[in-house]
Amino acid sequence: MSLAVELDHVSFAYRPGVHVLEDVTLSVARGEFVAVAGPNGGGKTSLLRLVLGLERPSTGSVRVFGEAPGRAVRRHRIGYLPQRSRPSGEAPVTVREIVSAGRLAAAGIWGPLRRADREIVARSIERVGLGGRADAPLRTLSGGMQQRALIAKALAVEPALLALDEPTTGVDAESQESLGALLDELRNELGVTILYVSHEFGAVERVVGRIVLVRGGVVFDGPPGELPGVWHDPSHVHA
Ligand SMILES: Nc1ncnc2c1ncn2[C@@H]1O[C@H](COP(=O)(O)OP(=O)(O)OP(=O)(O)O)[C@@H](O)[C@H]1O
Repeated sequence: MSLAVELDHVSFAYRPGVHVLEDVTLSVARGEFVAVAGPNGGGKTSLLRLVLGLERPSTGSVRVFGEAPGRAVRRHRIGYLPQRSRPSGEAPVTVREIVSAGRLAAAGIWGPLRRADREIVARSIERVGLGGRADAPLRTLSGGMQQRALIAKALAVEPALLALDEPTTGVDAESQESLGALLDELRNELGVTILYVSHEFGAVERVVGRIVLVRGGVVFDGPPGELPGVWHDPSHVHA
């Protein structure tokens, strides 16, 4: 079984008869890095929620690593970075504490973390390049570094699939570039499958193998180099 994600003729509606996605068929192989892009309201987040088992298709089926999405989530095959998941600026929580919270959830214990879990936490923090800032309060870090801390939290469950929803919101251009490089590294070194959902994909255009454009359905699916010029036009993408 080499597929990470399979959507087979999936349609989805929040209200009966009002389809947000229609007849989406999509396969993502293990180890692929896919940008899911498209205009606001096009259905990107809905597609991700179907993959995460947070919504059910009205018709068609969704499988993640060959099983029902909810089961894949429970078995910690998926690390998820939700949209606008910026940590509260007030809470004096450190990088290590927030990443430990991710590991606690995966380990299914109330704490304290066992030694092996603490090592996974430390490794996840190293992975995202925050080794020197592990005990820094999150609020003292830049937006880009906070985003890295949240990626480390998602990595602490040792996921096979990492799903990120609009991860560059509030992150400066330079940090966006290094986020792309970090994700590329995770894919190459850990073999993690990555679904990167964003209305814009400039930060990852050079490292993703494939862009899927979603606008009520899949309107383009291919390598960035084959993307029709019109989709590079921001006014079109934001329409
Ligand atoms: N909980 C909900 N109930 C009803 N309609 C919803 C709900 N969530 C989203 N929608 C509608 O579904 C459509 C697709 O939304 P979705 O969030 O999936 O798109 P998106 O491409 O991720 O857009 P954005 O970039 O704005 O998040 C939109 O028309 C939106 O208004």
